[in-house]
Amino acid sequence: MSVKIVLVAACALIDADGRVLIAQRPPGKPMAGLWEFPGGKVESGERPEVTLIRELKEELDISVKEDCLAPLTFASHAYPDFHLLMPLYVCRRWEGTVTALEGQNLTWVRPNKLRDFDMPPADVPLIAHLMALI
Ligand SMILES: Nc1nc2c([nH]c(=O)n2[C@@H]2O[C@H](COP(=O)(O)OP(=O)(O)OP(=O)(O)O)[C@@H](O)[C@H]2O)c(=O)[nH]1
Repeated sequence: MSVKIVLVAACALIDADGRVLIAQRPPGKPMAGLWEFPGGKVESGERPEVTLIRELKEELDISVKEDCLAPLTFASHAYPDFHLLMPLYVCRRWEGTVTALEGQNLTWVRPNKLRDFDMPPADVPLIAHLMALI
């Protein structure tokens, strides 16, 4: 049986206090209400770093340089209708002020508090990696 692999690039923005930005999926989308890392689907022919630079501008109005995106780990998770492959980058430097351009709730959280937020199942194993990093 074949499975559809969906490639999504995600980014943990980390502020000077070691807190990570998470965003709440707006109502109407699949998995609405869950907190996730900013990012989105990698379009055909696109490099994941370019996806992230594009998505961070669209979603948060910040400019990120490619060399400020460091790969941390990835999620590989079987959802009922697709398999998610999601590289997670970390970024500590950006230009501009983080602004919710898509009406999403945003919050800055210490990695050891991420478990207090409902996240997509694919994201849960990523928390330990962020705790180890920070
Ligand atoms: N950005 C992001 N997506 C995640 C995370 N965890 C996770 O399971 N996903 C899933 O990866 C996919 C991301 O796609 P997206 O945000 O671009 O897509 P979407 O559902 O808004 O769909 P659309 O862009 O086709 O409207 C969704 O299925 C989303 O639920 C995460 O931490 N960040």
